[in-house]
Amino acid sequence: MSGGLLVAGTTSDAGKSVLTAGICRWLHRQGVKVAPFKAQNMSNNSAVVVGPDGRGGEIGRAQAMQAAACGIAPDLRFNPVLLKPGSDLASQVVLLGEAVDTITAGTFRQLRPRLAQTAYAALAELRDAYDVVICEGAGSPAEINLRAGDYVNMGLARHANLPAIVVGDIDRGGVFASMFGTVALLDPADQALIAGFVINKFRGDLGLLQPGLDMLRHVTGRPTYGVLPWALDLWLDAEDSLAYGRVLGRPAAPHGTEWLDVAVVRLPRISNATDVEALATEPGVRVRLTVEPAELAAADLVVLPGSKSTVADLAWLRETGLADAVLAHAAAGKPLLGLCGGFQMLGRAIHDPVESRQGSVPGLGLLPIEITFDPRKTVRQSVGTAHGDLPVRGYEIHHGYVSQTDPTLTPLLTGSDGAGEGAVLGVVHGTHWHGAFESDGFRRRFLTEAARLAGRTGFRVAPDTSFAAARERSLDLLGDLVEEHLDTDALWRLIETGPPPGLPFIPPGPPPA
Ligand SMILES: NC(=O)CC[C@H](N)C(=O)O
Repeated sequence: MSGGLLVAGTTSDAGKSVLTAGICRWLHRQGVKVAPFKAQNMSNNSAVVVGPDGRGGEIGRAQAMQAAACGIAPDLRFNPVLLKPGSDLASQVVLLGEAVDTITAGTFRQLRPRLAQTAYAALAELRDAYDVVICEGAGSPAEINLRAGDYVNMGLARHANLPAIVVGDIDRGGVFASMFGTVALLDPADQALIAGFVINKFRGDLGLLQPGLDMLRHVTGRPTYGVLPWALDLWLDAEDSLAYGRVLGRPAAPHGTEWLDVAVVRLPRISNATDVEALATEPGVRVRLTVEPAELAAADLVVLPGSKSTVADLAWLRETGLADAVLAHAAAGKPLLGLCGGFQMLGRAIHDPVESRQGSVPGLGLLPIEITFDPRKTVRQSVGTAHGDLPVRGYEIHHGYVSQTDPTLTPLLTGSDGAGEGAVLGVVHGTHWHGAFESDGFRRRFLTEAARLAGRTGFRVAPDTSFAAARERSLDLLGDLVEEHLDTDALWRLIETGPPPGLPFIPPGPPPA
């Protein structure tokens, strides 16, 4: 068979990625050979995948997570187009894993047919290779200003004759109006593919909701396939919820007597922020994204995460007073960690003719290194060790490299080729590697050292936290939610047989151009 489905949403962050992952996990458990797909993603949160030529390429982290839900290795075709915004006006275009161009809205129009063809071809290949492909849309399918050039939402569904479901976040309110409006603004051929709805993040009495679902069916002629409850334990690669102020995940109570407080600076062009989710899997580690200098002062460990725009984000750090707070934190003898772009900021100088094209700018001066940007992008999976024998796995996505260093500087890690990676100088730690804290032994050792430096003598790291097991539990939870709360028989029929005939047209359809 060649089943397929498009999971569209009323808004960003309605739950498309997690619902797609949950459907993938449910099908995988049924023994179905299933793959995820997102034609185009706009995100700075990418995973490194080894392509067919053995070289590293990038796809959105959500698609790598969904591949894990399917029980398969990630593939560049799962997210053929990735747009990485470096500013409000320009994005790097990653096509089948490789950064090929930097575009603005104007140049995107010229490139679009090539991107669409690549995406369509990737989906066709996946549908040949898998029994079912679950496609995730982007934003809302009713972005009427973008419909003409769309190849992610209804443009994709039309091209591949995919049935679509629309997921909406009831916690925000207005879900019935947005479900109805999403359908009613589409043209008849698009509407003919929208089979029904899924309500997400519901808390309360289902009995109260039911009349609304009946009315929605009455006015749209379409069923609601299920109502997913608000699930507090659900957080994984949660790029859409990188809002500041919130504690990441649901940290378990400390193993020892004290918590370790981690403040992660929410850079404007934060990239691979999900790195810090690994720290948050440890009991007693409270990780929070912040833009408040005061919160850095109160934290035990401060993290400068990755950035798609290192020089611009460093300037922002200075303008907001956060740079001074970072320096004060380190001067107070408390631990600091810089990851990729954040690591690059810690050196003496950054020479950047590539990303910001600003030439040489001073860094924070906490490490005796200099960074130079190269037009060629390093994209690879990396393995190595820390502290002699602790295995560490990571991945690298960067243009900047360490061009000057002090030979006496201690590296944080050692690559499998024996070369030093990153640096440790007193309380200051940094590396270009992402994902290193998913390695359990290294994470434990690092957090223990961070607690010691911060004077948190009562903090004890748990001996047995497994990041991989925690990730697997999250994917299972998503599969459970789909099995328990969706009409999986109806969903299966939809996936297997395609758009049901006779779905009614809801006026007015698209407004005239
Ligand atoms: N992943 C990152 O943080 C990248 C850092 C920086 N933008 C570079 O390309 O080198």
